[in-house]
Amino acid sequence: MAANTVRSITEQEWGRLVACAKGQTEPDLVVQGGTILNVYSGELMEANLWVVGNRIAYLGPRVYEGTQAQVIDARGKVVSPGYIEPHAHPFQLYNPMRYAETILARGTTLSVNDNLMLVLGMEFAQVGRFFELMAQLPIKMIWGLRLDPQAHLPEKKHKFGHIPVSRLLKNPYVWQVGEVTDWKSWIDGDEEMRDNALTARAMHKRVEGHAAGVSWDTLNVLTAAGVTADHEAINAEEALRRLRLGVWTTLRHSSLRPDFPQILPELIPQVKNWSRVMMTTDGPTPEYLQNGYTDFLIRHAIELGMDPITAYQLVTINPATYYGVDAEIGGLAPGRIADINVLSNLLNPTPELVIAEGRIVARDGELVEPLKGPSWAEIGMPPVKKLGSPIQPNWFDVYTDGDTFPVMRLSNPAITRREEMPVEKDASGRVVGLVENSEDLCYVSLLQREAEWVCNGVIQHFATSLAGLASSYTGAREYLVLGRDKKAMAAALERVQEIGGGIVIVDENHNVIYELPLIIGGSMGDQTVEELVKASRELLAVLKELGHPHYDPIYTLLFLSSAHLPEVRLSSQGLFEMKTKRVLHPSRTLR
Ligand SMILES: Nc1ncnc2[nH]cnc12
Repeated sequence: MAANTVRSITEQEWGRLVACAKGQTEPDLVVQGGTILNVYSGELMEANLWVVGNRIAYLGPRVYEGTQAQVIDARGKVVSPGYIEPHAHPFQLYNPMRYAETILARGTTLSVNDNLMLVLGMEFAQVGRFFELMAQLPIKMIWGLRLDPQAHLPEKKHKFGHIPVSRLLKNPYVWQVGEVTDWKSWIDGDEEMRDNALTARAMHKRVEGHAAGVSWDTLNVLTAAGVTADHEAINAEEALRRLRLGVWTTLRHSSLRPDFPQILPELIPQVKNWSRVMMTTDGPTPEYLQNGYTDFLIRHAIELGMDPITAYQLVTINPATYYGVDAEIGGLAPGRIADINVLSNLLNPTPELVIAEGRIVARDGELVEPLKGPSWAEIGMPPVKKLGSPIQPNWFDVYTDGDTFPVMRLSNPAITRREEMPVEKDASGRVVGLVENSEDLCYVSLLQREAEWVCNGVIQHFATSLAGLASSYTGAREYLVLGRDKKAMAAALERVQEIGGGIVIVDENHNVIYELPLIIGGSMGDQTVEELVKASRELLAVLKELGHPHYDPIYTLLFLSSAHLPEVRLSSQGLFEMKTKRVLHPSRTLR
């Protein structure tokens, strides 16, 4: 069975490579006079690099004196391997192409990506085709396959079944399964999850965990079940627990969880072996990307006291070794793919020059030419469609049989707590006055894209004076609609459909006060990351005006229907309690 590979090599390429290594033929490109960051030996060494095609042929003192090669004068510079992001979610408003161009310009030459939004939005044959098309880019876009929809959506579970996953696992650009967010179902015997994880393992692929807050004993079970890496440690103790149990430990500093200051100062003096540690940005929202990407992680880790060479190893040779491809990438040595960053000095990891696959792709943070990727029309994630009939404000009504209702209290951008609130109802069982008589409650509904069902709830601490917000950007890939005024909620959703998908906020007169089109399946934008930085800042500013108390509303919109987080979530079945896996309040059929 096929293990992970990066790029295949033909006989002819091999012949050119070996001839150049022997000094018999000319290289295509030379990086001369620089200080090589040798991630294998952990040293800085004066040496030259010769590149033929997309691979390094020679590392050493040999000085190039020919005339044909492109020579990069690296005197006074540090030359490092391209950076590797081992765990990415390339769809936080941006799409995987925009993500790729942004991070490549900052020296990340390989990213291992989540496929969740793609699987939810496409047929599985299209997903494989998309992986093939993305593989044509100079940045290597590699994929992990989810084993569950990360939401309580039984009607979508087949997309994560054994047939699609085992077929996609044969794709050479798929290196792992996971992150396994519904690990409880896996260890409790979900057969498809078990079979998929075992198939991945038999193919020498990795199984990534998502073991947020788990105890030593539960981590034992997950490790026994086959988890090979995890990025959910939020303090030094949790990181050490993973290391001690043989789990590769990916340290995270993301927009939602900027954890390095909590983890690193305590962890650094305690770790004696860094060879099984990696670092991740974990799918940051657009603003984060302004400060860099993996280069920012290296810089921040060094600022917090990590040895600089170790910081680079954590994002180069370590992830390459973890994924079993260290003979191909992760360091500067003969035979390796020529993914090379030229840095002004070791303490400045943002490259002056990025070489990917043996060619210069970026200078001073800008790509030398745009990446030529697939068009979204070709891939087939069309904009959202308008419903055949008008949106009804009463779709957002909340009905109950009981005297209390499980309100979702938003305690930070991602976590909700269950708050049973007493309610009054009219003769039909419709809750009346609960939202209207309270300052900080909003209606919240998850509406199926064809309006076949709706899950109605009430949320606290989202906003105090929001009339209506609608978003086609949700973890469930349905519509999320929030607000205190049901007619305004319907108007916001109407507008989302008019613009082909996105996020819209309207005021009490139904005037649009914020609008962000996301036309790729309604889940991702085709805008540049810079445009999305502006748009996401504006979203936060508009919501703050409306009394939103938190700092990352993009993640809130994404996660309100994601069942991997405490405590209550919206789902196709109804309000779902993560811990007990119980539906607290059922959804309604609309047609
Ligand atoms: N579990 C997750 N799913 C989607 N996007 C994410 N970003 C960070 N964690 C994520």
